[in-house]
Amino acid sequence: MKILLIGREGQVAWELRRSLACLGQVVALDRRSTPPLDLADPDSIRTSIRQIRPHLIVNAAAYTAVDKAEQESELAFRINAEAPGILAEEALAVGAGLIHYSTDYVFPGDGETPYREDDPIGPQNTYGRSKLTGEEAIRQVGAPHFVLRTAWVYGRRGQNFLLTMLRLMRERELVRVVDDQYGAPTWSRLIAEATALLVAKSSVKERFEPGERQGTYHLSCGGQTSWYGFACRILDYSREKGLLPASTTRLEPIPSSDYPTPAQRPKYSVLSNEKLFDQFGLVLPDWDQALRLCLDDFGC
Ligand SMILES: NC(=O)C1=CN([C@@H]2O[C@H](COP(=O)(O)OP(=O)(O)OC[C@H]3O[C@@H](n4cnc5c(N)ncnc54)[C@H](OP(=O)(O)O)[C@@H]3O)[C@@H](O)[C@H]2O)C=CC1
Ligand SMILES: Cc1cn([C@H]2C[C@H](O)[C@@H](COP(=O)(O)OP(=O)(O)O[C@H]3O[C@@H](C)C(=O)[C@@H](O)[C@H]3O)O2)c(=O)[nH]c1=O
Ligand SMILES: [Mg+2]
Repeated sequence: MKILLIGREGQVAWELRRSLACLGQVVALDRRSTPPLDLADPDSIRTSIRQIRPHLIVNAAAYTAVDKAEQESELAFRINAEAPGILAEEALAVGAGLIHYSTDYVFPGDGETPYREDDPIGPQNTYGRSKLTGEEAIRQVGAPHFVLRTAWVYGRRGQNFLLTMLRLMRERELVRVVDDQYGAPTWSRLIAEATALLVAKSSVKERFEPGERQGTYHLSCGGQTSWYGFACRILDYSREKGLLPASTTRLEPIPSSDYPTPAQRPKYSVLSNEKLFDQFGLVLPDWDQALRLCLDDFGC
């Protein structure tokens, strides 16, 4: 099976390069590769796909700067809303399947129980709106697909809350973190490994055939916490593992109103992962167990 992976250095793309390797030939392209693939440029998308002619396209690239998207909404929409539709069209043209990632930020955040795939959406910011439009474009085109909504992604590479907190905890005596937004932090490696399992369970030799199981799935770690709760565990586990000195920093819980940002974020965006378990028997560990596993990896 020939898999075109879009993205090379992003948090999820980096992990996918390894996780997908057993499933076939992985061609990973980004804006700097040969051929280059720039999601903001429809011609580069179409040219690369027609040249590679993959059996499966996995799109792990996106415009992910949530606050900056409020200023750069046109670019965010080109990458997150228009490009996925073009990917789906090209997938259909070359007979390929498409796996694409979306976000918990498509939900309004006024719920109190985990959001299911078919719950009403209502993004609170430009990034969320752009990602939702991308999902809808893929469904509209009708190529065999999975849209995998994940949340609060972190890992050892890239820009993420874990690495930001580790830096701030080394630099500052006090780190103030919002305690009124709830979600499920999800380790990038587990997203990649679950994706590989989904591909394996949906492929027959070189063909990606999800059949009736195609569609949208939530794929996040279990449990829930606030950003402050996440930061507390990062501090505890990192000290425990000797990644931070014992006497560094103190954490203070604050309301979102004390941490103003250009983009509004949902107050509650926990995802229900039941559909993934029902259809594929896959379940990711709880977020705090996954955080420990991820930090174990920092030692090497
Ligand atoms: N990060 C998170 O917390 C969450 C992410 N998601 C979704 O998961 C997916 C993976 O996200 P994640 O791994 O965190 O992403 P990252 O922010 O780590 O990386 C984004 C990647 O997209 C690439 N990219 C940006 N613009 C373009 C472009 N115009 N053309 C080609 N590539 C581009 C970047 O490439 P370059 O190196 O060239 O900049 C980078 O490799 C995305 O769909 C995202 O929306 C969902 C929920 C949470
Ligand atoms: C750095 C920092 C952030 N915060 C707050 C701001 C914000 O409400 C929250 C998280 O900040 P971040 O900028 O890391 O998170 P954010 O960019 O909103 O993360 C989101 O990214 C996109 C791509 C997604 O799809 C979402 O699932 C989610 O992971 O923490 C503090 O309270 N104190 C701090 O020192
Ligand atoms: Mg961010």
